[in-house]
Amino acid sequence: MKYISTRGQAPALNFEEVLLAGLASDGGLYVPEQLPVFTQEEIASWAGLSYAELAFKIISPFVNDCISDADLKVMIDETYAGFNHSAVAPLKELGTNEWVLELFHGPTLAFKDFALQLLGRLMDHVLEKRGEHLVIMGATSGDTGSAAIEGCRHSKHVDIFILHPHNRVSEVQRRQMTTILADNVFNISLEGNFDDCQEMVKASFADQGFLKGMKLGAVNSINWARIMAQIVYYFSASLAVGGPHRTVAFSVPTGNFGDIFAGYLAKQMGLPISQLVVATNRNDILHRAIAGNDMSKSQLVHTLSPSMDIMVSSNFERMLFDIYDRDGAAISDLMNRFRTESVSLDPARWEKVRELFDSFAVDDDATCQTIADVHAETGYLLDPHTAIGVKAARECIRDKAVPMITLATAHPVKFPDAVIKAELTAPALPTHLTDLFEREERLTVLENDLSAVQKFISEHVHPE
Ligand SMILES: N[C@@H](CCOP(=O)(O)O)C(=O)O
Repeated sequence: MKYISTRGQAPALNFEEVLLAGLASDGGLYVPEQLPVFTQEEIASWAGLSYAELAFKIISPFVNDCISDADLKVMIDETYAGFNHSAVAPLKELGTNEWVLELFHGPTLAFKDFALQLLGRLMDHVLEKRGEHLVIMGATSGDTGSAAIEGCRHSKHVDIFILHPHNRVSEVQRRQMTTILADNVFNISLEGNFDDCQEMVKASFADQGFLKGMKLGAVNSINWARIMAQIVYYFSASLAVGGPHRTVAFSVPTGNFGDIFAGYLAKQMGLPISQLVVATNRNDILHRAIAGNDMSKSQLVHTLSPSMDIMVSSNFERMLFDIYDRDGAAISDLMNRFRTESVSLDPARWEKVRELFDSFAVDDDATCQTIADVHAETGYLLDPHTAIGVKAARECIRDKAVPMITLATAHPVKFPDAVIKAELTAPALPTHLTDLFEREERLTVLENDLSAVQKFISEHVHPE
């Protein structure tokens, strides 16, 4: 399997190279040259497999011959053995044909663990084999950071620098990152917003001179391996409700468009998905782009669902690459214009986007109302991001006979403010985090300045 850049100017890479490369050298994102497509019979034959066995079926064609099947199996088994639920990604029924897919049973209580627990192992395996060291830069609006740190903290081949927006993540999210005191873990609290953090990561890929020859890697969903691992739970959820002989719909709370893009790929790979709902908060550029062909950036606002406080959604580019018939030059032009101006797609292309996705934006009041309503109806406590997904699902559902599955992206314990605003009691921290508020924190606050960040990294990195 080869991977190509959405901007058409970077060399095609194999899986191992793409895993370590992160962003493509032309500023684009890597995607598989061709997707594996599974028949309905093949998918049906996977019913009854464990989550790890299913993950192996779906992931192995992407890894191809870069990693042996035996090694890949071990890494996948270890990854999902570390989850705190026997089903790994269990479904909970809220009502008739209304489900939530709990993706928060990993170590950091968010869906990011599904990919980042595996990514850490894959990177370590490949770096060990190559005898190489990687400097990782990641941007987080709250959840990616702790999951990436958790995935890399034990690696002797990696130094990891995570940038989060100062005072713009929940306290639990911040402490999950800053209380990991490993020598190779660095938390930068940036006096800016998530887009500033993400832009610094991308700019650092474009000019890696500050690393004096060391290699830069990515843990955000710009790294293809993140998306790859997230495809699996769409299959597992579908199989659990009678797929593939029954179509399913998904509602996905999303900021960087990575999780919903994984659902889009699952559909391209043969999974019968009749509807994909993009659920956003007040930072609603994705909703405006899908519903109104308006890709204009507005002021990023801080919400009760901070993980989705994103205006520049990286993975939208991967989807647009398909919409523009994989024309790298067209995407390069579009994305360059998007940096400085409002853009819209040509009408025929936008029509294709509208056929693929529905969308809905939910403000903080409606988020809290949904948390309260669902709790009153079912006794089930949603986190604010999942509440946005459920609300969007209820607003956008096309066919009530089709199971609608909302991705429960994080555990409510990470967002007590939203739960309290919904006039409910915030849940207690799980056992492995009970002393989180007593633990020592380590972080560095830096001004919103690329050279200050790069200087900090070059001074703290452990040379090979
Ligand atoms: N929502 C994310 C932001 C980064 O997105 P990613 O999927 O590209 O890592 C977060 O919580 O950090």
